[in-house]
Amino acid sequence: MTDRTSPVIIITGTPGTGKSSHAHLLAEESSIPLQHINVGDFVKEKGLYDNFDEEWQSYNVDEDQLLDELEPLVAKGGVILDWHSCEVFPERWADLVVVLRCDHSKLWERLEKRSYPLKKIQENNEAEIMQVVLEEARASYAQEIVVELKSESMEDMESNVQRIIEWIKSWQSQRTSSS
Ligand SMILES: Nc1ncnc2c1ncn2[C@@H]1O[C@H](COP(=O)(O)OP(=O)(O)OP(=O)(O)O)[C@@H](O)[C@H]1O
Repeated sequence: MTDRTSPVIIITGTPGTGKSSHAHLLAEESSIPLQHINVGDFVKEKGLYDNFDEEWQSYNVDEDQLLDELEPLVAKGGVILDWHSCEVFPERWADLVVVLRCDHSKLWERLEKRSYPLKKIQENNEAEIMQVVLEEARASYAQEIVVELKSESMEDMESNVQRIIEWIKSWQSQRTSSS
């Protein structure tokens, strides 16, 4: 157990499953302050990448630098880490790992709207079908902190966010009663 008084919540999932939308709503509706870190944007802003892969239209992230930059922010707690991958984050960082899931045809439509190259849409779609991110989360963190949530509608998103808010309250009251 860490001495954080506010949790670190990882929201992960295949691109397009709704991580940023969930993280944004959660930060807005939470009664405790939560800093939403969109890790993709953070990487770009701080230049934490080796190069940009034109073929895949994505950045090759310098993970060591990324972890160094995130460490002090995470240490304070009260953070939502929003990224399509989670295994890079040390196990001790995470209090809750939310893996968003979406029906692959809905996901395809969402990615098409972004004008992604076809092979990137295909790759992400296949990853969602093969539940790559979920397996990654399960292999990287204790089973009891990994939660798989459906993100196919606005109703799903609202109920997921309420569920996470309830989880935060319970996490905090456990901390208070055990300190
Ligand atoms: N639960 C949902 N119901 C309906 N639409 C959704 C839902 N979640 C996300 N969307 C829509 O899907 C698109 C992608 O959402 P969002 O940017 O939050 O995904 P993401 O997982 O953060 O993507 P990326 O990894 O590329 O940053 C947006 O247009 C968003 O409005």
